[in-house]
Amino acid sequence: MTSIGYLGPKGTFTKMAVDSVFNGEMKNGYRTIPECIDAVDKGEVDIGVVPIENAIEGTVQLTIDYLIHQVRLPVVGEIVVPIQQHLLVRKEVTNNLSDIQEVYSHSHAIAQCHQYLHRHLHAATTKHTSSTGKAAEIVSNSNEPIAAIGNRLAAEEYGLHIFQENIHDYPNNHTRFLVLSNHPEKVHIKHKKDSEKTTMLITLPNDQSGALHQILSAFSWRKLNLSKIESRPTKTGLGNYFFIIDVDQPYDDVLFPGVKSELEALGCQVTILGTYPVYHMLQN
Ligand SMILES: O=C(O)C(=O)C[C@]1(C(=O)O)C=C[C@@H](O)C=C1
Repeated sequence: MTSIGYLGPKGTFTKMAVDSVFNGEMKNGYRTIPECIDAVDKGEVDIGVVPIENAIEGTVQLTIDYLIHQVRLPVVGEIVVPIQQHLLVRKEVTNNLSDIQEVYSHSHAIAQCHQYLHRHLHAATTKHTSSTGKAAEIVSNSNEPIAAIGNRLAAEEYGLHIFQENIHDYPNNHTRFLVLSNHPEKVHIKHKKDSEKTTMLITLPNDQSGALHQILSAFSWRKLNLSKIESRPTKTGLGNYFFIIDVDQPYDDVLFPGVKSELEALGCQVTILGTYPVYHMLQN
């Protein structure tokens, strides 16, 4: 049976992403993103699902850095999940916000609710956890007046009460999750025909004027639409960066090899991290 690793424990957004696409497979929650990626690399599970980008807080840098510097795995799919953050408390602690002394959650979830925390829970200390599911677990096991930020699934899984719904600071909150696997034949993602992407990793030869402009023009004159461009340090010294570029279409045998050889002629290193379908989960 196909097995799937995800950022656990139960009740995380990553688990929601997994459940929206896969059913019937064996699912294993891992404590951290690197542990989940390692499990795919070692063959402990066939597929891994990890968060990569949130509409409010931006890139999940742990994921991108671990995938580039530590364990390179093919990206075989993407799942986009609507994110609603709720303030969760134990059923007995339902009276007053000012009683809450600590708020637990994943750093990305806390960042998505900064304004709410600033306005309504100014006196409470924020505590980072490895996931929103873990935060809900901590709150459910505690006798203290503390709260977690997480989703409805976490409230159900840990028997918590939703004290305040939708506390994220901006509407239209979504997170993208990457599906990683060395066995693409085991991954079946339903998606619309035009919903496919290609992710490329590009390293510039050295700091030279106009280099980024030359890179971008290799895509633009071929009318390849880019949906994301991100720079991350190569970790070899100040000012040395990779570019991670998402192109809004699947890899083909004409345009992409053309881009690759044009960039290589400029002295860039080009790696295709994956070409894959994108599934959009509907709001429930
Ligand atoms: O903690 C979770 O529930 C996760 O799945 C992680 C994560 C993230 O890393 O961005 C996923 C979605 C939300 O944006 C908040 C947290």
